[in-house]
Amino acid sequence: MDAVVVRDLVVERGRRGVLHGLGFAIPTGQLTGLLGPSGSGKSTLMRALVGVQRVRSGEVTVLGEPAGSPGLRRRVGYVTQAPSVYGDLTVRENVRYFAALYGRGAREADAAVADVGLAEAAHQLVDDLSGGQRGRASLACALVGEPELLVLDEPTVGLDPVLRAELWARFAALAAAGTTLVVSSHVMDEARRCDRLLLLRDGDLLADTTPARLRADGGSPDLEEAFLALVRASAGVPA
Ligand SMILES: Nc1ncnc2c1ncn2[C@@H]1O[C@H](COP(=O)(O)OP(=O)(O)OP(=O)(O)O)[C@@H](O)[C@H]1O
Repeated sequence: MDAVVVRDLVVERGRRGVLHGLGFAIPTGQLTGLLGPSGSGKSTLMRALVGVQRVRSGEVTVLGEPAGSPGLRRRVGYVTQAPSVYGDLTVRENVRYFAALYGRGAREADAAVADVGLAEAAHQLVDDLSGGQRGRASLACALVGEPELLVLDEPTVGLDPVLRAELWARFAALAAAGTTLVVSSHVMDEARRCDRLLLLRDGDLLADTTPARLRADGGSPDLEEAFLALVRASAGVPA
């Protein structure tokens, strides 16, 4: 079954067209990377998936219901680029608070803190954390609810390569266990960790592909090069 179905999605922001009629479906348990340059519409598309974006036309169906339906609140986790955690609580207190909202216990909360690599900072106030740590605390608050669909807007920004790799391994494990993940990034290197790639450019879907197919179609083992080749081809520029 498809966890997400998007049909002819058109979004305007500030009277400008931002998404120009996107369509795709994401099967349950897939780790999908949403990639594209800054301003290509990744965050806007994610907002539409979680139902917080006014759409001009088209349909977004999530877990069988229209995006944003009240019944989806506990089934969909969303982490924005702006960490949404309480600065005057510790990491552990934040995650335990969100755990309680989802009917989960302290054990699950502590596991989520460990999953994002913050076990040693669990007793620190969120206000005293680095930007990258704060982002991970926010991610732990979303993970603890064990949502069926996780929508993560650039979760690895500002993280060192080791943590980045650990988080992607965690995402892959979640997908293998049946969670559907949509993860945005503008770092093409992260694309190789995804089952499926949606490449956005200027509000259009430039390609709906996989890392292997992108390498083949773009004629390069390097995903960034392959992506650039596709961009050039779509613009009619010779390689
Ligand atoms: N509140 C807003 N009002 C008007 N236009 C907006 C608003 N937010 C975003 N936009 C425009 O919509 C387009 C898509 O923005 P969006 O944030 O979805 O891109 P993005 O791919 O997520 O970029 P980034 O990687 O920099 O986060 C951009 O041209 C941006 O200027």
